Amino acid sequence: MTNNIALSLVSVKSGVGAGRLGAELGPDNIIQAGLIRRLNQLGYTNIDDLQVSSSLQQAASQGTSKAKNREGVIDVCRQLSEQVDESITKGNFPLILGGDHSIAMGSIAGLTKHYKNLGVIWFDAHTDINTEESSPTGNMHGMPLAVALGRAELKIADINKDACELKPENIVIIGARDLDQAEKEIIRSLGITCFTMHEIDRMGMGKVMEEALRIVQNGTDGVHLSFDLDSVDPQEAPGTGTPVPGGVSYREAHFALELMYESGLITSAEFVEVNPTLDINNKTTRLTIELISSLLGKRIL
Ligand SMILES: NC(=[NH2+])NCCC[C@H](N)C(=O)O
Ligand SMILES: [Mn+2]
Ligand SMILES: [Mn+2]
Repeated sequence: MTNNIALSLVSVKSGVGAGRLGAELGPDNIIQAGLIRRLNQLGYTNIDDLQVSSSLQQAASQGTSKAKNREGVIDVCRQLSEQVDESITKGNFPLILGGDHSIAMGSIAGLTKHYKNLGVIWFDAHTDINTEESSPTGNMHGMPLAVALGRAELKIADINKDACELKPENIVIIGARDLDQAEKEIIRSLGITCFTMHEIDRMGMGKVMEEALRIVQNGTDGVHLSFDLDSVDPQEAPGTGTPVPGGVSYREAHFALELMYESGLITSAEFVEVNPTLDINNKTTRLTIELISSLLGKRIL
């Protein structure tokens, strides 16, 4: 099996947006565990291997401001935004490996230079929509959606001047189960669709994805998947910095990604928050490779 989709695989080796380091080791670990071989097996033979890294190697807990390690996060996101911009210009599919979730600001900054009505599917135990003011931690991996929506002090245009803000109606969050009070208020006031674990239990993942894909398809010119590994239950994905019990099951995660592949709507993706220093037997790294495979067309039969 071969296909003519060229991938830009962007390794973003940065953990400076998280409270503890380790996510910067995610990309190398995922590649070492055989990602490229797997992509080749799926028929992707044209793969650009790109790197973004941070010279700042300190956890956000070392910072002091309301947005800890702000300059370090901006530096990484600017580099990433350029890589994504070039990838789209070449006609490639950007596949981004994090890194902590603050890197999504860089992905979205690069993507929205091209897609002026970008849809986003955001898998996460959290909603990452805190502002510098509302954040209880100051960790910037809790802020990317607020930045992308123009709600934070840091603007998406500070990362890429040609970027544009996301529209609330084009965003769907799935798997949330740990929100700060201010996040609940901003999600309600902006009317963002959020399928929490409650809705997944009630409706089933199939129905949730059907609705989600309908929403992100409506009036958009591209759809980005931002997949935080902590959306998956910690039993399956223990190697992540901010685990929360009661998450998406192994099959629910795969089913969601299989449906995304079938839909043909996804135009870029990132997999973030794999922290190998916290992992057990490389379980989370191996899961990430499996999940990427489902997104890119792996079928059971
Ligand atoms: N991408 C993540 N893992 N984010 C966790 C955010 C946790 C918490 N809401 C905070 O703002 O600090
Ligand atoms: Mn997140
Ligand atoms: Mn999270």
